[in-house]
Amino acid sequence: MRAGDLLTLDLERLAPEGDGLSESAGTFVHVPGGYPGERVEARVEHASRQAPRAHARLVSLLQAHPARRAPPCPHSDAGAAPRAGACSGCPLQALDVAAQRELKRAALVDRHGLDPGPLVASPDEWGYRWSSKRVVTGASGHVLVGSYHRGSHAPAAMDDCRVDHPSIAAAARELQAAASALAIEPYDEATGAGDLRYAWFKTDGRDVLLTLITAARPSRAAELLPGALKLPAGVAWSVQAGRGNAVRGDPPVLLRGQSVLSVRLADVPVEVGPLGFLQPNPRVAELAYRDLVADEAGAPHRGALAFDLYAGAGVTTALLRREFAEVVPCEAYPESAAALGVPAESAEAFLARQQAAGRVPELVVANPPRGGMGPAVSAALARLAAPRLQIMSCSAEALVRDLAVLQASGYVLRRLRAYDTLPHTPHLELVAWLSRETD
Ligand SMILES: C[S@@+](CC[C@H](N)C(=O)[O-])C[C@H]1O[C@@H](n2cnc3c(N)ncnc32)[C@H](O)[C@@H]1O
Repeated sequence: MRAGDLLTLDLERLAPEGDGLSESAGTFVHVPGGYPGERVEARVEHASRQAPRAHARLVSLLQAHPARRAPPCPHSDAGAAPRAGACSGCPLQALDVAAQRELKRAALVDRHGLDPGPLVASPDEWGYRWSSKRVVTGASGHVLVGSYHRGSHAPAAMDDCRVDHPSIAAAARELQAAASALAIEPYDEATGAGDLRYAWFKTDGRDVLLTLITAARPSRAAELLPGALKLPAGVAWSVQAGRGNAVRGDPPVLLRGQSVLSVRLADVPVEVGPLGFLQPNPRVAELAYRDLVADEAGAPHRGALAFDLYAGAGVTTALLRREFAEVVPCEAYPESAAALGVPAESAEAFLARQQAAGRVPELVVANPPRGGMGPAVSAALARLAAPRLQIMSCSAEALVRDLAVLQASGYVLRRLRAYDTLPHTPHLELVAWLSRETD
């Protein structure tokens, strides 16, 4: 297979980034804009020499998915070949949302042999994002508060983004207009010159907290924008001088208004600061949190002792405390650990300490970051041998790795559920219920 070849392809699978995928003569061909179940004509743009993989540009749709629709967002190139300046943030939106969920479920079965059954739908199809990190690009006088097109640093417009909460979309529009009017210099990735790099918006469903991330101090953006912006209830500032893609920079400084939002997740109030993590779609995350602390049939667990690993803002800790006499959270990020009233500690060190003290809880709940718990923590949990383990994960790959260690040591996967945390994207969240073989 070579660049320039025109192929007729039956797309069989969904690739992790949302492309349609076909196996043609032993080569996996990615076709952005095509969906599983479709027949397309596509021209090869790049064929890898190292791996049996190629990328092809959708030329024509010979047989469309029955749930195909025009993408509701005018900025999106979903369902079509990539378009310069378009937003690639929601590659599945040219299908209705029920068909998207079915494709995600089928991809889990196909790639990982996991079948969670129908995905739990997001209560909101649009306007569900309560946390949105935007990239500032463009030029002085024509600032764009948008994103990068997938796989590149090509700027993409996100005006009136339909998945962002409406108060975030309005605040982003206001920032774009104000930054343009004040001739704020957008940061330039290529040269490292410029001022404003990112804008991180969070909302509690009403108010907006905006964190401006600039490349250096002093900053005209940090000096002039807080007074020009009327919509955010708070404006904070953090400097990120590194050349990578990290958004979080130096400790934040409050420039105007309030520094914290109070968000209720599963009826637990959570305080979120300028650089603090907030679940992007809290309305569906709270369904997963409630499941995570209950048994596989949805009934509350009760007992003397539970551990909450990777406790973060403490939502699951608070929920577990309603049912258990003692709940011990574990969290490595110092600010979050301090808020939970525990020393910052890795899950591995925590488990070693608890095991040395002979403490075996009835239940361990874990919500690790994207990389999963990893082999050391999974093995430590296997040694601890608590009767029940319940794990929430945003990465099926990582969960499968962790499950393999636990299943080899006598745990049985009793139930798996998946949640459509980010509709129109390939992302999802999983909850796994495990207990010992003998139970
Ligand atoms: C996916 S978040 C969980 C968020 C939490 N469920 C909440 O509602 O805020 C993962 C959390 O694990 C913490 N973390 C990352 N690596 C860790 C480690 N090795 N040991 C313990 N905690 C860790 C992070 O600081 C983060 O708060």
